[in-house]
Amino acid sequence: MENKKEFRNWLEAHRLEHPLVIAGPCSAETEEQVLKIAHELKDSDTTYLRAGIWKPRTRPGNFEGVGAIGLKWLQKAKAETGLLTATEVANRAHVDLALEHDIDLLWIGARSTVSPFIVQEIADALQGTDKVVLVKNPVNPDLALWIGAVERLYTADIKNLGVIHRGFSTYDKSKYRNNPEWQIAVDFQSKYPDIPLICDPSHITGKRDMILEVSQTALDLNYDGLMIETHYDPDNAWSDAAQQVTPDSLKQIFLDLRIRKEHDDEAGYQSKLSQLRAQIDVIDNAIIETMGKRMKTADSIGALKKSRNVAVLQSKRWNEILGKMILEGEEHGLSEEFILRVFKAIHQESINHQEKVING
Ligand SMILES: O=C(O)C(=O)C[C@]1(C(=O)O)C=C[C@@H](O)C=C1
Repeated sequence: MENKKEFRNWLEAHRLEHPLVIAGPCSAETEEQVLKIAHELKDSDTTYLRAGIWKPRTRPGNFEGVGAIGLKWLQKAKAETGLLTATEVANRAHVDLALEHDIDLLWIGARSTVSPFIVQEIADALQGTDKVVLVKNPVNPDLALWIGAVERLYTADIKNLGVIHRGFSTYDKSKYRNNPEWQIAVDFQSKYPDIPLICDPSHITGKRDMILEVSQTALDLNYDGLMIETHYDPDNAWSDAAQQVTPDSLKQIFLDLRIRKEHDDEAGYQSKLSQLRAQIDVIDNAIIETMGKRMKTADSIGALKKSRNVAVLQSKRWNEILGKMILEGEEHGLSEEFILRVFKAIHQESINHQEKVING
């Protein structure tokens, strides 16, 4: 699948002067709840009212959604407020019901994106639709799987496509509910710059007080929109209580967010930017040259080890290097996370070089 300018058509047709906003409760709970939230969102930047109708939960025994009756509540909310409607679908039956109730935007959840069988079933059920279909990233950090899901929809002649970045599961504890791994979404954006990219800060953070910060990062990275879970009484929501915000907080978030433009043609800005980019080019070349030198030295170590039949991996030395580099990095304003990532990659490359020499 090639990138195409037309991928943006559905988004541009909205003629928004701000990022696209999809907001609404995690789950539809009652008709009154859906209608009350819709009315409170009516005079916000929201274009699509979202509500989960079928809720895939990690463990059984929790509230699993109200089912098809909720689609009627969404329809009623649309008729009363003019907001378009959005919900998650996870199989053919969901798609058929959502289409029957004229839902405007359907998304495929992270747990479905991991399964090509499910994605294909949904793509077949949606064949040729002009509804908007968004694909959340898979729970595991796998760009190919994410792209593969979009390709299945594209191949089923679904033209109004987009993706939602909701973060990735990790076993390690982190301050996020789902680690953003921004680089994966940035890689998606570089490959398909015209597929609308929406950030879901509610699922990334899992906490309402971090939503502004993560939304700002998304806008700084040129995302096209935000999907934010919104409930008039978040603490008593039937699902995901900690990450929902009130409609008033949502409006405040949009007042606080600084919306960046993609380009600026102003001459002074352009000339300063060119100068700084020239500096970056010089520095990047120096980094590559230094890395090349380091790997040549690793080749020599490999040859030396080969002559004495010594193992490539030297954990004690490696841990010393890491500890030293974390401290040095700190002095240069580099985070421990960054140093670990970079030096683990350097170490792996050094091992690969030595493996070639020692077994060559
Ligand atoms: O010091 C060594 O013995 C090396 O092989 C070099 C090096 C490195 O690249 O820094 C690589 C592998 C070892 O695990 C430790 C360090």
